[in-house]
Amino acid sequence: MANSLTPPVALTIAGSDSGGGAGIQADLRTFAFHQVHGTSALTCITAQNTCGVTRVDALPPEAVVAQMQAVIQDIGVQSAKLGMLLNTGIMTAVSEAIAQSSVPAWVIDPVMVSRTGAQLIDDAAIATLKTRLVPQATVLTPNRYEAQILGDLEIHTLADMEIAAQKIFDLGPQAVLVKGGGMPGELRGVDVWYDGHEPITLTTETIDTQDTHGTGCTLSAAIAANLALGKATFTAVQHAKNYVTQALQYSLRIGQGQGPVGHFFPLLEASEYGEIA
Ligand SMILES: Nc1ncnc2c1ncn2[C@@H]1O[C@H](COP(=O)(O)OP(=O)(O)OP(=O)(O)O)[C@@H](O)[C@H]1O
Ligand SMILES: Cc1ncc(COP(=O)(O)O)c(N)n1
Repeated sequence: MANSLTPPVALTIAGSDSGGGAGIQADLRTFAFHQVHGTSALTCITAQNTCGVTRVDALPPEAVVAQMQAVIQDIGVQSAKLGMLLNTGIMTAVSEAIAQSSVPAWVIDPVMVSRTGAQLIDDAAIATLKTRLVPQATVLTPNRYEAQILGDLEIHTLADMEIAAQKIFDLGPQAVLVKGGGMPGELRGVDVWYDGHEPITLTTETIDTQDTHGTGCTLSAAIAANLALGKATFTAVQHAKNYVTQALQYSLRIGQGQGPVGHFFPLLEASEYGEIA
């Protein structure tokens, strides 16, 4: 007799990172860590490693929507996250599919540029992202660079992050989390939450590591996972921030560039890679 389980289900709509650090690969590992069944709709395939992105191939918008519908109609999805959507065609198709779906929570990571500096979105698509997708977000999670574009301001200080969060909130999402990973010094571990009330600062210690590839993907996937588990939105964000902080503490020193965070950090802590090598 099988021990059948019916876990919560989350969906990631994002790109593939061949290096396994960001995108779909980071999202599915994050869902698995949270014991949420992970499903996916692939938007594009990047040839990527810890040093950079060498090629991007988009899927047809209809293929992205077909993946979404296959999962949503049969399996059912409690929460979804959007990562790298790349171009206007995919964004428009996904936006229409979101409007027609009954999925209750959409975490949108407005991915525009990678840690290594590669542009991950067409110029024309920035306008589509701003006008069509941003207003559909339950939680929008821009990093410093993305918040500067969406909020149309320069961000240098915590006060700037708060102003950006409020300006982006006016574009229509239910809540905004401006992430501090791209800020200088101690602000790297500081994020600003705004949902129409007073801005709230979420602070963790700054982890001193070069291996931060995939932090944003991991954070948004962890928010989606916690929403699928039934947590309230701000609580889901708090749990997700703690998770990404611990994953950063156990980041992986692989490749010549910026390695990924350690998604299964408690297991890594227990293992002894040093002795195996
Ligand atoms: N060095 C660090 N120490 C502590 N927290 C960090 C550090 N770097 C990033 N974070 C946290 O990681 C989360 C992701 O933020 P970040 O600004 O890095 O996103 P991002 O640029 O979209 O990530 P990526 O594009 O690398 O996936 C935030 O909660 C941020 O505070
Ligand atoms: C497929 C894909 N999605 C998202 C990112 C952003 O992550 P990062 O800024 O850590 O490179 C990426 N590099 N690749």
